[in-house]
Amino acid sequence: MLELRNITYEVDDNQENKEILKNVSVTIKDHFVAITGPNGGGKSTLAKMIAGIIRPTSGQILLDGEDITELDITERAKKGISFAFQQPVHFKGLTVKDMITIAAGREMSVGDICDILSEVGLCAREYIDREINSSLSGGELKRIEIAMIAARGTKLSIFDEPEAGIDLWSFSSLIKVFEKMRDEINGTILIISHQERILNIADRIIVIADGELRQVGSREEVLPQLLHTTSACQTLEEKL
Ligand SMILES: Nc1ncnc2c1ncn2[C@@H]1O[C@H](COP(=O)(O)OP(=O)(O)OP(=O)(O)O)[C@@H](O)[C@H]1O
Repeated sequence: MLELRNITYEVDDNQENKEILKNVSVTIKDHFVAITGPNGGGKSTLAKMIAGIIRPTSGQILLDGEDITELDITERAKKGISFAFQQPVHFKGLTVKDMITIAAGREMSVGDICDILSEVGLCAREYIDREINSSLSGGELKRIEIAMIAARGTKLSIFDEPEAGIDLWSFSSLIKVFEKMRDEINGTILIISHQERILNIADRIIVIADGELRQVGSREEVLPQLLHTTSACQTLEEKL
């Protein structure tokens, strides 16, 4: 269970104090939680703060009751928090197989790795021995990053707009990846998304706007209201 208590985040923006998160308090304990809201509302800032990439100006973050506010990203990773970067970190010479094995933290058979790659829509045979470098497309790199987080299967896996930069065809398979992850991973999946299809599979939806927590509830409670405020010819994504 993750608890955010009175989280505030301020930055110095051209010598002016800018409050990006304003006194956000929320408890995240469901299995599949989505954070949504308008552009610039503070969602990515909140995700980076949970992962330990940035620290709050004030407030506390508790993981299973333990105060982790002062822990950095590595220490939080050891406690079971994974953050999916837009692309996997790459080291010269390391292949997809190597990186998935490292992420999983245990010996993986070729069959296990192939299963994970297939789940994210990659034809395992073609990718397993490829070095992770710029010869892979943005969409391929993103899927490998998602595969690595899935292999890790930690207490809390955070994804920041995994759909960004993914084409429509791949988007459908991405939804299946998250549905499968929801069914198979034990920990909490926290996903930032503007996509109705992702919000539709969430147990709980958190709405953040203008740096404030606007709403928290089940998808049955929150989604109709989000859709209601969206005009018939405007997609939820445009609205958000
Ligand atoms: N270091 C910083 N300095 C100045 N402004 C910042 C900084 N970090 C974030 N911001 C601003 O804070 C606001 C919230 O940014 P954030 O990326 O968290 O929004 P978001 O809800 O994830 O948006 P999107 O849906 O567009 O990804 C934005 O206006 C952004 O420009």
